[in-house]
Amino acid sequence: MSKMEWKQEAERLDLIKTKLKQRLAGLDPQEAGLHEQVNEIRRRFWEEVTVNANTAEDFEETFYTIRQQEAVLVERERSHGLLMQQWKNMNRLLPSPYFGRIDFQETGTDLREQVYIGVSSFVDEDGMNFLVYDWRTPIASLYYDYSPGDVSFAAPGGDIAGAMTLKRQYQIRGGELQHVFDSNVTIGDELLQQVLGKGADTQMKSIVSTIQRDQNAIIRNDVARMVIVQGAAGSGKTSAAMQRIAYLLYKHRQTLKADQFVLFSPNPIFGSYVATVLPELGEENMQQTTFQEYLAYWLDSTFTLEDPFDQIEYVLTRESEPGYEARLSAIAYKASEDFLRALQNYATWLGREGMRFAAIRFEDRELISAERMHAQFYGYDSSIRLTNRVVLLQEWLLGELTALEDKERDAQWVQDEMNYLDREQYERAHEELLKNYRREEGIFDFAEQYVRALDTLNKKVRRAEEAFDIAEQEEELLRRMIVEERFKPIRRSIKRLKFVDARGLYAQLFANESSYREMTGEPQMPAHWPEICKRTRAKLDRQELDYEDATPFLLLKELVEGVRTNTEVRHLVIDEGQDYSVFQYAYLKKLFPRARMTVLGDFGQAIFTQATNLSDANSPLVRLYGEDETCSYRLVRSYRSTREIVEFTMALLPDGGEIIPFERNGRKPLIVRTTGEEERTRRIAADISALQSEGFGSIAVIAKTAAGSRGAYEALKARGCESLRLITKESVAFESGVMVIPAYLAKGVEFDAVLIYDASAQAYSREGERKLFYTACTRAMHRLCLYADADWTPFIRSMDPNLYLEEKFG
Ligand SMILES: Nc1ncnc2c1ncn2[C@@H]1O[C@H](COP(=O)(O)OP(=O)(O)OP(=O)(O)O)[C@@H](O)[C@H]1O
Repeated sequence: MSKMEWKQEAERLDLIKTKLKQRLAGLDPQEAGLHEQVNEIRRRFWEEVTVNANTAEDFEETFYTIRQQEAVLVERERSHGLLMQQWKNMNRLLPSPYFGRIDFQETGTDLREQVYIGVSSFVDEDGMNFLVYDWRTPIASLYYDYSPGDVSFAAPGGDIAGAMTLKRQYQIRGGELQHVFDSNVTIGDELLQQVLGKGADTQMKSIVSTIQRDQNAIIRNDVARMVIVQGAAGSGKTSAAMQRIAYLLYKHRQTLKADQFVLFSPNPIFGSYVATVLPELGEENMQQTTFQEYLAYWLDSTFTLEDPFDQIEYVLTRESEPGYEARLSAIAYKASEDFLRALQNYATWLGREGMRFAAIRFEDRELISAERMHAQFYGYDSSIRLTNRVVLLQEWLLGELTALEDKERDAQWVQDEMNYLDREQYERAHEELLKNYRREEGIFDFAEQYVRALDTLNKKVRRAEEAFDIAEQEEELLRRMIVEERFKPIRRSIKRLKFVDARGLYAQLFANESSYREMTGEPQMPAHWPEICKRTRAKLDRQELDYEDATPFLLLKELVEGVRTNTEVRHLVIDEGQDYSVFQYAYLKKLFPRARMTVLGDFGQAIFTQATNLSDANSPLVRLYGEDETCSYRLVRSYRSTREIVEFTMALLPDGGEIIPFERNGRKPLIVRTTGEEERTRRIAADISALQSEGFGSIAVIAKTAAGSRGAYEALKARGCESLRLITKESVAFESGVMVIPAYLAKGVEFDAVLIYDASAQAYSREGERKLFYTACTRAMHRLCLYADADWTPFIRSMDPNLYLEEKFG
């Protein structure tokens, strides 16, 4: 670039900074003023209204006054929010107002526009000129998709074609222009080299300035109901997903809010790792959860639930235990499409017979027997859907309960309780009666409160009309309250459909082979079926659920009860999607009927037995919403690790995976043979210090299991590794430094250097452990070291020795 051009760019940057500062200075007092107004209204909210609930009319008037006040407050808060947003955006722009520029001339016009692209838009005072375009604007997609030449982009009014005459990238730090690159490739590798050469962070970074073309397609896909991304380790799947959320939030900012996105993370530390990407881009964070959290939420405390990490620990460590093969067979079967079909057929069968109900009991009395419910249920027209018949039964039960309550009021125990009420309790009962007239919750629930209170008021009037005199009315009310109070849990449990014996329904499936065939129509049983049945039933009897049973159990509940849907959530993003079973997908689809899905995964890293192959043409994931509503992508370039590490890890997969390393060179992986654990830990401790003095800030010693990690942690501590941290499934924060971590918890995150604590054949030899080993090794960005006392794992033994450096020791 010529000196002249550099000068022009530097001058433009100064101009933009000056404008930004001026605008910020103008916003400050406005912001402060609005903030004060909002606070003032909040403070005086209740001073401005008089709550009067004497009559329905008074109540109504109070209601509208409050509503009015509330509207003023909401409006001020909205203006304040908008100003704050502008203020934050400009502050974010100030140190680096843009990172790219394209010069674009639309076909048929003479106008050549300079389009500067940054993390948010900045518009001139008059609102006419974009000084900086948000990276998510339609025109900015040219920057990611094209090299200079003929180009086109999709604008809201249709495609716009033209010529891109210049493409430029900037590095601006602290408001100073540091580098300018003109590029004729999509996004110049020079900049990417610089970005990727840096050390690992405890937080994932936004990749907004270097998004690659194939990633951009994923980010901007706004048509598919299901977006599936199969991508090699380190190919930027998670990064693309985070940018995609930011893009969709921007594009649909009038209608979509961040909390309508739910990200399913593989483990809690991953959640902390990605938590800053969206705020860095000026967006609110989406909801984050793990599938386990979801299961636990829906199962509430009825069951003791095994978590996926305990399940994987079992698979990895209990090979010699009796029942191991049967458990493996169960894990695979209970995640299969066959079992999904079996459950669906079972639900159809239940439409004809076999429903199980739990009797409604009050203390030691049976109020409504399971048999009566059964008869009532199958008395409904069989063309009514199963779930609707459950609702009918629920209504019937509530009606029965009301009748029983009325009868119960004359029971001796009610009289006894009345006799024990003292004056104070009478008053409290009275208070209780009036409670609903008062506003007790936040102003935003007001409408609901109002309707509820009015309802109670009307009921009271009706009851009052019926009453003979005050004393009788009071006694009647008290009796009613006493019974209502005691029947409340029964009513609540009917409302929650607890009368459906879900546990019994699931257990019934595992009675024996012939009944299973009859109920499900399945011709083929998995191996070890009798043993599987025995274990499942025994667990259910103890109110326990294996991880592989949790989703089928909930799905069955859903097929029968059909109530647990969340229609608020519009987007589900599922990372490490290969580790979810077809069951889990079917369940999520049912649970979030209005959501679109983005699933990211790598079959090469499928460490769970129930894995789903995302990329297969015949993948059940494609069938979930159908081919027409599904878009599949493949990412093959790996950005995380050096070329040497990628070449080594590729050789671990039988088909080599589909991976193209990004051109960044480093040292070959080092394999170190030691003579015993003592020597091994001594060597690892020394290597950790050496890596630290080389400046690597995040170093992970990866062991296979939780017990292995604890052992390594203690051994290394004893060798003087002071600031070592042990990561367990309970850990929630991802911090830098040196840590010991089980391989399956390192999913999705990355480290400057990875040391594989034990890469011997003893640790990793079964085929099922290959992907776990691959996942562990692919966490390394710059350095990978592997240690073994005995024979190397066969995955290394079968490898070309040119791919690593062998260092013999001792
Ligand atoms: N376009 C890009 N520009 C700069 N860095 C990128 C880009 N894409 C990915 N990266 C970097 O590559 C690394 C790996 O990215 P990411 O974690 O998103 O990959 P992944 O496919 O989800 O990996 P895995 O499946 O192995 O967990 C991260 O450090 C990320 O910042």
